Amino acid sequence: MRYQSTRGAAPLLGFRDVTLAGLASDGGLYVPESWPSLTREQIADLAGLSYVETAVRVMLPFVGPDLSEDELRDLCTQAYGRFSHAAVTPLVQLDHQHWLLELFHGPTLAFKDVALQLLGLLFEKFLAGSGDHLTIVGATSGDTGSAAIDAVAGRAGIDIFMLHPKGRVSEVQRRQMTTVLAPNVHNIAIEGSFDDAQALVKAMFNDADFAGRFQVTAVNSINWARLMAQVVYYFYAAVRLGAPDKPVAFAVPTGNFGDVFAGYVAAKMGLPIARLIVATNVNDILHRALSTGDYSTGTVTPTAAPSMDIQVSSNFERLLADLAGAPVADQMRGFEAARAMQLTNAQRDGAAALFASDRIDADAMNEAMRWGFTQAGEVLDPHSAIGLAAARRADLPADVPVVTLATAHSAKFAEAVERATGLRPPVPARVGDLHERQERYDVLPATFEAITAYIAERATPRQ
Ligand SMILES: Cc1ncc(COP(=O)(O)O)c(C=O)c1O
Ligand SMILES: N[C@@H](CCOP(=O)(O)O)C(=O)O
Repeated sequence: MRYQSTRGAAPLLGFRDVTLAGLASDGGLYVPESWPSLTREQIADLAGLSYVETAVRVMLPFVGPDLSEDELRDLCTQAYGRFSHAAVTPLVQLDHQHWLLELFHGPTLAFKDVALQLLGLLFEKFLAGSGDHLTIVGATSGDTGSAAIDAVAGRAGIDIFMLHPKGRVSEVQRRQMTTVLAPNVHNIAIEGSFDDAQALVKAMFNDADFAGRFQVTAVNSINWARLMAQVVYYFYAAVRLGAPDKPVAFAVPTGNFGDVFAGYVAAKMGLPIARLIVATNVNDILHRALSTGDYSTGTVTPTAAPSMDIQVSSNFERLLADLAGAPVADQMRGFEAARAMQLTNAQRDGAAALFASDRIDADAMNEAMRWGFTQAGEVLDPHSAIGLAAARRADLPADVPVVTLATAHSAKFAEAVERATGLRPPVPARVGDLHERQERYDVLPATFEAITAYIAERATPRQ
């Protein structure tokens, strides 16, 4: 498999190099040159397979020739062996039509672990014996940071610099990052928003001098390997609910458009998906783009679902390029300059064939949390509740099962859950003594100069 940039001017790369590169050198995002597909029979054969075996069959077309089937199986066995549920991502029934796919049984209690546990192992494998040193730069609104840090803390040949918006992540999210005291982990709280952090990270990739001096790579969903690993659970859930004979819909709480783009990839590979429901909070740029074609940024409003307080959704570019059937360099440059753009008719129509969207405010989110608990005893976190609220409002035939992706454990957002439901979420054993542990992080202004100077002082330059 070879990968090309959404902006059309970066070299084609294989899986190993695309994983180590993160962002493409022309500022675009890497996508496969063509979509691999699974036949109806191959999809039917996934029924009853373990998560690891499903992962091997779904991801194998993307990793050759850099990884063999046995190597991929070995990495998946290690990655998913760290999950606390035997099913890795169990499916829970809420009523006759609604299901929850619990993606939060990994080490840091959010869906990010599904991809990042694997990505940490991929980095280690691809670096082995090379003498290279990786400098990971990442931006987080709370969950990617802790999952990435858990995946690479203490690994030789890797430093991780993680930027989070100061005061805008939950206490559990912050502590999951800042109490990891391994010397290769560097947490930076920036005086700004997640969008500022993400823009700084992209600017570091686009600075040839900086990116050349350190071998900079990404753990955000701009890294193709992140999305590839997330495609797996769409297949895993859908075959349990009747695919390929029966189409299934998914409701996805959405911020950076990575998780839902993985669903789009699953559909491209042949999985019969009736609808992908994009659920946003009041930071609703994606809902506006999909419902009216207007992709224009506003100011970010802090919400009880902080991981989705995002205006500029990196992976939307991957969708726009796929729907255009051509590089979108000009369209994206126009957006970067004006912070606004209109989708073309082809992009709007193409998206409308599979996607629906909804904007969920605080009342609807709280109502979904209460419904989940009274209906099925499920204590939902605010992000998952946004997905469920959109799922329940979606216009779908009654015989189509709808799976809401439950993207985080409620204990990560205990105060918001308690406010909505009166319930204090149960604290998983994995949280342990998090609140007693020592924290370490630095606070920096959200400027390119301040962040790059900080990293340059601590990172290992390329030999
Ligand atoms: C708990 C949670 N739910 C949903 C999302 C949105 O996912 P995505 O950014 O892939 O759209 C995030 C952050 O990315 C998250 O941390
Ligand atoms: N919600 C995310 C934001 C970053 O998204 P990513 O999927 O691109 O890493 C977070 O929790 O950090």
